[in-house]
Amino acid sequence: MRTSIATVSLSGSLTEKLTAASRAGFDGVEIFENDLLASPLTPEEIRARCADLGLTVDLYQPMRDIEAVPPDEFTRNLRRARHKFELMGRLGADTVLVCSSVSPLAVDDDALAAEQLSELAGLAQDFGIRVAYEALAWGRHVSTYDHAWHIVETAGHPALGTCLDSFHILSRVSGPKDLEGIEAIPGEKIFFLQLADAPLLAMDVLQWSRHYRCFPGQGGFDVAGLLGHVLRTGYDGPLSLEIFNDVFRQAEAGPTAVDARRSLLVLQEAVGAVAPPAPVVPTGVAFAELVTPDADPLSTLLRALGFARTARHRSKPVDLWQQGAAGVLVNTGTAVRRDGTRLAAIGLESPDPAAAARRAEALLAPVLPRRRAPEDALLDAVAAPDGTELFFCATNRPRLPDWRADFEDVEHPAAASDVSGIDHLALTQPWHHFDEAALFHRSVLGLKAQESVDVADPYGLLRSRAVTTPDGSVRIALSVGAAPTDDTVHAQHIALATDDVVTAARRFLTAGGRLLPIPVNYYDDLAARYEFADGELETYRELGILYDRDAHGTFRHCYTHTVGRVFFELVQRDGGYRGYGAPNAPVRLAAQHAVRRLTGG
Ligand SMILES: O=C(O)c1ccc(O)c(O)c1
Ligand SMILES: [Mg+2]
Repeated sequence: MRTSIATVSLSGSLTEKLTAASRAGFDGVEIFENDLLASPLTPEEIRARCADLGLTVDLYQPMRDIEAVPPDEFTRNLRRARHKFELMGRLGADTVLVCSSVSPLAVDDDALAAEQLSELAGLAQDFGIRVAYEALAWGRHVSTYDHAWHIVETAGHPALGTCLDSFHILSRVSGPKDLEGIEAIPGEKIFFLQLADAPLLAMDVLQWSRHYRCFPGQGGFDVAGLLGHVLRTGYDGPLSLEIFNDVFRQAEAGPTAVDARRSLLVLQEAVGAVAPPAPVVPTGVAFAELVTPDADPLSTLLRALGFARTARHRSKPVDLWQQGAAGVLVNTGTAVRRDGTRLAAIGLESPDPAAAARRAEALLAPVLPRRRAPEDALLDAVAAPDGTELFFCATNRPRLPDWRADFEDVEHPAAASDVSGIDHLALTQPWHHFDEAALFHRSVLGLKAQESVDVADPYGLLRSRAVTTPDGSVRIALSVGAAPTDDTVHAQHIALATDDVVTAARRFLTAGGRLLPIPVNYYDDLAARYEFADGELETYRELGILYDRDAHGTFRHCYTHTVGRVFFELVQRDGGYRGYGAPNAPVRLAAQHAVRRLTGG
């Protein structure tokens, strides 16, 4: 199955777009007219460049406002078309996309539309070109795929077929029944297939299409279901991504093209067209690794939280801190002073580390060297889109390399028993990697993505989306701001699970820790929303504990101060509560901004 991508989906000059598409492994491209017009290269040079890069020019697009117009207007359209067909000859493109007219001159007359498209196809045929007619969801008289097909069928011209675009189709249908008509179209009359997803938004369809499309699997449409219908017609043309997206227009083309290819691979897997190694769902978090130029502030913080330094890496300045099942590595070896303290890696307990890495690689995740130093154990690891290293680990399992083998136990006082494990990890994503990150964690790691939620920050709006295993043994909360963010506030954090957040918080304070102070107004509001036992609310207010409830249970949580770009959260999750305290996040963010203003860090 050939894969293709429209140049409009990627940022940069035409040359940059073509290079990115080729490097990511696409077979072909749709060339958007604007990209050609703005290019200093001649059509012949573009053709040669594509050939050098191993890309075919699968589509030239779009031609607009062609059909169902008065005769003199149509004569002008044919003149324009002849010009473009000559250009396409020079470019080496044999299919042109004609989108349904939005012109005020167009009349509601299917017979006229069919007659004129047939005439256009006749002219195209003289140039060895095929015309693919696409219904824009906002077309003036033709806005649905079955209407466009009806006109193509009526025209009955061999050089005229239809182009199906999943956005235009799925933004208009009200249920799966509406898609069944696709299978009534003979596969050979579907001249092209464009695939795009989009978040489910209630807005004008043109704006939705031009700004919010995203790669399949990143939005709310059932693109795989639609693809299934199309493939059952016998369609064997390219699967092409046509994504108008404000973020992709700005982000670097190279990573966007890789994200695009991964999206298509996952989509092809969903319809059984490719079979990468199956997902190996992690079963827990073995460790979180912090990299820091100065271990002292972290050691102080971890000790106050009740952790004990239990082991040291045999060959590198890396300490293992443990409490309950929670493991935190503190690495002073690879820190870049300018980056400060940050969460650099996550160890995921994996039932089959090597197989997990094979899937990641098949889905284009950058694979990291298996051995970081000659004496280290072999560990499989890949990089997530934000650069976080993901290790697929085994702990104490016969026949598998054990990450613990690289560590030597050290004398240590007993850890406290307040923290039982890692509840979740919260990773701030670079602004242009959010959708990619969710798809990556879902497809590569086999996690499930929850709905994304908006969180108000005093200086911006954050989007947050959790990816988890079904049993909650691994929970990662991804978040992103719309603008460049304050790294010390929009930091990454490690949420530690406790059965008793009040005791854990008190212990932490007694040991010299500092908890994030929460305004009294917050507790007044809590008192209005919920009934608490005598004294309960007062305790929360005293300690800075936040509270939330959902249909399943309750959530009590508080935050430590921040070291570099990292802070900790103590979390008591009861009764199967599913969330992350999102309603409290604006209060937490404001409080962190306030602390930062006071302390400058
Ligand atoms: O937004 C548009 O105009 C436009 C143009 C060409 C397409 O293939 C499309 O799906 C939309
Ligand atoms: Mg389209």
